[in-house]
Amino acid sequence: MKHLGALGKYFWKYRVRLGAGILFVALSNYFNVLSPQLMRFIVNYVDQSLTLTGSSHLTETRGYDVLVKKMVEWITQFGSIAQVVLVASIIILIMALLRGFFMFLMRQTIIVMSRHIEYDQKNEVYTQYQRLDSLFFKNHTTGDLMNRIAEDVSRVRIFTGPAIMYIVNLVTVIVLSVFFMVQSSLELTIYVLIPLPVLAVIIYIVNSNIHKKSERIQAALSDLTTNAQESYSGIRVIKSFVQENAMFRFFAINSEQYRKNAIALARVEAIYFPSIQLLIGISTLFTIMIGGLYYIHHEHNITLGTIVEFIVYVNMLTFPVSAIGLTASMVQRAAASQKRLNEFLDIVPEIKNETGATPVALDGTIAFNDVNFTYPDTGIRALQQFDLKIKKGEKIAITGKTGSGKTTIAQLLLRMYDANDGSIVMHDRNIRDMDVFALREQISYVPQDVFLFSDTVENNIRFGKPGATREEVVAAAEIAGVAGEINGFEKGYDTLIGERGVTLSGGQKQRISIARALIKESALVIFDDSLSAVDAKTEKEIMGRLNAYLSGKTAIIITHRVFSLLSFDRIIVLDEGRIAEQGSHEALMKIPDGFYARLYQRQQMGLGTEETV
Ligand SMILES: Nc1ncnc2c1ncn2[C@@H]1O[C@H](COP(=O)(O)OP(=O)(O)OP(=O)(O)O)[C@@H](O)[C@H]1O
Repeated sequence: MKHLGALGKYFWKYRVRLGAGILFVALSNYFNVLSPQLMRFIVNYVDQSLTLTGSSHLTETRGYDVLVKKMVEWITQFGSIAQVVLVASIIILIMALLRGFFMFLMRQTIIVMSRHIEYDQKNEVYTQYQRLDSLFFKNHTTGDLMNRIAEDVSRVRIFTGPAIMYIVNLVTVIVLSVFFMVQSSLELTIYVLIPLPVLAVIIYIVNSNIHKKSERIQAALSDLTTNAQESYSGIRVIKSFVQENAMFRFFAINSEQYRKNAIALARVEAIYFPSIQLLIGISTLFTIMIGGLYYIHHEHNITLGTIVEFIVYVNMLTFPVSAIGLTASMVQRAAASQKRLNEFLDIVPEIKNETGATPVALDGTIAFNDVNFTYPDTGIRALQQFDLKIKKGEKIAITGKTGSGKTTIAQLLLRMYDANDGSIVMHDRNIRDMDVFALREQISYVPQDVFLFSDTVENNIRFGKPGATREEVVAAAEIAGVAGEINGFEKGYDTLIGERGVTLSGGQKQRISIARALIKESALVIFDDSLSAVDAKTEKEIMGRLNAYLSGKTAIIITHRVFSLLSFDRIIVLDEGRIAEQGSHEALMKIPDGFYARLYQRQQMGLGTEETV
């Protein structure tokens, strides 16, 4: 429960709506509890009119609300029974309308407030996602992340909206109706209310059971959905390995699990509602039996009207009391979700950002000074005593075996992670002392894993420089060597890509991703194995165009294909996080039995990349 305390700031923000909502709930229930009193009046009035002779009506007003007392005084001025009954009935109708009107206002305030809170919370969660660093995302699955913003926030909304409404409703109905019941007859009140706590406890227990079963259904459903999702996205693999039957069996097992849980829930629910009806029926029976006996024996001033009044009160209490269990489980779920949200919102990104740092326009000089880096989650030492100085405008190629630490260099330059020891200096400033966003903005980075958004080709390229013109987009696509293919699409740059649009080849995706980085025009360009999916000829052509684009810029090109590395100022060969060889192509070729020389020869002979060396 204490976790829900975090919502205090929102309740305070929307205090006017909340306050008005509570007032409307109270008003709606106030008009609700007045009608049983008027019903008592009508029944007593008719009863007495029929049993007493003459016009000596007993207008007993014990336990009436002030407003009802006034109305009764006014109604009794009408002469005939019919007129009195008619006017009283019209007033009951007006009360019902007023009740409905205030219920409408209650929903308009409390439910609207809950939607505002939901909106604010979603934004807060999303902002935190954007703030967190790579390590967080590595440790959490997409499903888990999606759940926070969808499931958890909506469970909290069910608390801030419906649950709050039910709680306020329950309290006001109980307080008001019990108050007037006691005013009318204390004895009858006690008898009538006896079954209600039992009802509340039973409902609570059954509801917890329902809650547990629903959670199980939810988990089974999530397995089923993941299963179905993977079957769709992996359909090509499934079909090519002829695994349709195996996948179906897997699906059938999940489906069976879901069916069993759903039936178990239906069974509990089938007992739930009749039990509620039974207990309410017992309360009504008590009212009639005990009230009837009092009436027959003329005890405790019970009239026929009082019995009718109590029956209406009991029914009025039914819904709020039976909603106790439901409300309690709504609160429990919301507390669990808010706990998860609080833990998530409290995470401080590992990368400390110097937001106030004076901005530097990077010139492209880089120095790695004895950098050591170990991935915190796996403990893998990716860079060791790594020392590398890169001059402004220098073109560096980095190669080496898979897992030798090439990508890690790019990750550290972008401050996706911070080095454990040593320093990385750019433009004479330790990158730890820079604003991380300003730093990333000045680097054109093409990651190894291409990710394109489900949007147009143009927007995907423009992502690198929001506000770029169509001409700039086209120019970037030309340098990346993908303009010809884009022009070949029916809708050109307006072609939708991704799930809803055309399926691009791996090489096309890579080159669009390159264009997206090149449009930025930064002083530092990093390519991480960005041309692995294009053929050697296209790669050479792109490299040729890139030479002009990169003039004056510093470039770090990570690659496994060394035959395209000829025009680089320096080639670095990494091995287990250290520099194993470095120098120009000619110098490296002279190293006897050197990694680079062997790799080059193999690739010249068309024998593959370094994995086979
Ligand atoms: N995000 C990560 N979390 C934990 N360990 C990682 C992470 N990224 C890489 N590693 C590990 O760090 C080592 C260096 O990886 P890195 O990606 O830098 O190699 P690479 O030379 O770029 O490899 P490749 O040529 O296959 O891309 C590897 O052993 C890898 O398993």
